[in-house]
Amino acid sequence: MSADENTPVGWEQARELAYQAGRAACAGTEQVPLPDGDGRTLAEPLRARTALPAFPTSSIDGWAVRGDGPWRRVGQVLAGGTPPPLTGDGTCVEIATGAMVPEGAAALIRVEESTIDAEGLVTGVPRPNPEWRLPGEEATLGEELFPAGTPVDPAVIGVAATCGHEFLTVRPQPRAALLVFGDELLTEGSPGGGRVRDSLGPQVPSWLRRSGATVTSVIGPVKDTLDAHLDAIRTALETSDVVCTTGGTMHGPVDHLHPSLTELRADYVVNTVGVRPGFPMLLARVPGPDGRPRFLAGLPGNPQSAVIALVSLVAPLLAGLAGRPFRADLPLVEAATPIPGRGRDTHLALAALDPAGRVATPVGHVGSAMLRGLANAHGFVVVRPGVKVAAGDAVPFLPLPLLPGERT
Ligand SMILES: Nc1nc2c(c(=O)[nH]1)N[C@H]1C(S)=C(S)[C@@H](COP(=O)(O)OP(=O)(O)OC[C@H]3O[C@@H](n4cnc5c(N)ncnc54)[C@H](O)[C@@H]3O)O[C@H]1N2
Ligand code: MOO
Repeated sequence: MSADENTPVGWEQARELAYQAGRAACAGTEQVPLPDGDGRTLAEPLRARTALPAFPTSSIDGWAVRGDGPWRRVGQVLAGGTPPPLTGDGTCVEIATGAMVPEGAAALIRVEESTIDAEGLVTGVPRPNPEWRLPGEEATLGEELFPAGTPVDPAVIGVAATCGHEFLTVRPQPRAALLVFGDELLTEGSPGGGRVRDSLGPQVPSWLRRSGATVTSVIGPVKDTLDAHLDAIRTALETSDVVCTTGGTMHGPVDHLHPSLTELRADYVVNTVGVRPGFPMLLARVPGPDGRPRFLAGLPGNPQSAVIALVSLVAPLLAGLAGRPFRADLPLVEAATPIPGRGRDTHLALAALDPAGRVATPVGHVGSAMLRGLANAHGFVVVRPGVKVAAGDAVPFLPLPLLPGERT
């Protein structure tokens, strides 16, 4: 699909287009050992290799008894063994938590709720609820436990181990590169004399990783010439699925991004978005050598706008490339104060949430060239076109990909 640069795409539609473009390019599977699966995405459903539990399992330390008591002790069953059947009424075996309950046992009695008389006979009353776990209580053999597309987290890894897997079949992790454009950028020292510090090179890779990418290279500042841009983009495309660029999205005298895309025979998935800040953001598809498309995400140069482009276009694209589901609907929170709209554009207003995560208060320092507001916010209140938010209104909230413990 081509996008006409004079008609910005609506913000919600842009997110959806980015996701669908990624989904269509999602391909391949990998087998990884369980501990390496964290953060990856299941490429096929995870099924139970056994019933869970796989055998009747004692939940207590005590006695497995058969028939009426008192019971004569005929053996001991520890976790890890396969016990012989309990064949005689009036007999019992000592049993440990986690041990397989012998066939023929009718009940289990807790050790602290039993007595042993002088002749070694065991008495006690079993609890009314059986104290063992039956095969299949947690899962049946072959049952689908998680569908394809499930993000793998430590608990998913634990479930896979418990039902017999050594490996997970996952999607390849999307590879992203970052190219920073702008001859005015300094990579060290204090800004001044017309030059500013590059604040995107150091932060964008971390946002990319938090959005599910592995970062292959970070290069910049790339010289402000068409040839340098083309060289850098071509090189980055060799080792990545998504090349993110910063700056040069407009049509200023040294903005070479659009001419580079023309040279690369790219087609726009999205070319400018009706959102403020961040309007000139773009996403383009570039034909890959193997027939599978690669992507270029043009993040605007204004630093807050670049991060907005990342959460608006790059995050859904990466979700699609990883084969994950995408939730277009956002959680609703309550606006603490009025928030202005931006006319026909969507306004993404940086806001901090209360500790319960229910009420959003706009933060200060939110100019598109600023980052201080971003560093104090949990995410963005989404003010749809034509909407004016009043205090107390329910508003959609787009969270930043922060880790637990950040912004407490
Ligand atoms: N005639 C118009 N000019 C501009 C418009 C417009 O509609 N008409 N839109 C403005 C908006 S909105 C944005 S956003 C910027 C986007 O411009 P570019 O993507 O082409 O970015 P640059 O011109 O290269 O840089 C813009 C600004 O950001 C600073 N910058 C760039 N990279 C970095 C970095 N890595 N770290 C820190 N700061 C960076 C750069 O120095 C400029 O100040 O265009 C507006 N112009
Ligand atoms: O769209 Mo610009 O990103 O408003 O600063």
